[in-house]
Amino acid sequence: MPQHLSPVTRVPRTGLPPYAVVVGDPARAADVAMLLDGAAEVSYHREYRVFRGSWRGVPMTVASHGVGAPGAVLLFRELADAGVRTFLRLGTAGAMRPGIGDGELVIAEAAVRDDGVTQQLLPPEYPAVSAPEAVFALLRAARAAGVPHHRGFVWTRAAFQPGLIPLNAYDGAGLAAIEMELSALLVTASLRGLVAGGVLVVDGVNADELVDERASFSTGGYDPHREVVARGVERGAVVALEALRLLAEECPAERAHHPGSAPPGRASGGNAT
Ligand SMILES: O=P(O)(O)O[C@H]1O[C@H](CO)[C@@H](O)[C@H]1O
Ligand SMILES: O=c1cc[nH]c(=O)[nH]1
Repeated sequence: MPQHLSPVTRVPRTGLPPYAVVVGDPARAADVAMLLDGAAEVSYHREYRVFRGSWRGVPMTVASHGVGAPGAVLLFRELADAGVRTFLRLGTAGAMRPGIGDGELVIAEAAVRDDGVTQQLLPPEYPAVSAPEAVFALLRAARAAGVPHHRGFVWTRAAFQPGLIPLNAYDGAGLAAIEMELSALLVTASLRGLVAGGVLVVDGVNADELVDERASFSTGGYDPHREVVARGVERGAVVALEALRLLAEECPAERAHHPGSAPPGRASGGNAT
């Protein structure tokens, strides 16, 4: 195996720009990279497609992590090993609160850790919170761009398709949106002393139980393949890149060191070692 490539995602082991937009879909990574100056593909292995380039003078990494938190964590950790210090996830999500419309943005303040992977890494009481500076930068960027946006807590849930267990555990809790990877990113970042946040584009609602009749004026069933969602993703990409630029200008790239910033198995460990 080439020594300069990470074992799972095949990203270079060093030298990636410290500010990163991470997305689920490799095609979306390419779309976001097209907004950059001097964009170049760095690597593409499995669902992990990585680009570098610059946005208004700030060097950026853009990477896809695929669907699902267990696989996404592999990428987040290998990107961090390679030099990424600030992560913003630009994802799609289902709305969970009345008044949040298709194509609108949800800026995540925190996430419920139902991600199916971080439970195996640390106790469930550990919080998944966005870095406050990431939340503020995203809010400022969305406001400056005049993009409709909301803020709130997100339900990161490993199961996309509904099963037998009803999806009503958080009824009345005011959650803003549901998606599949954000809490794993936030926890990974906290453990490594990194900065992370997320901005999500609403693409409907993935389960009938989550369609709120009061919200039916603004969201329908799950359908990410619509113009309204594509436009939202384009706007979200600009908001994420611009928020990273603000962070690069105004904030140090790493959180203060704290006891959790050197987790076990940091660089090479895995379930086989
Ligand atoms: O659009 P992305 O970033 O992939 O995000 C959402 O879309 C996928 C499900 O269709 C999951 O990955 C979910 O988190
Ligand atoms: O997990 C997800 C992602 C996008 N939209 C949804 O409704 N759920």
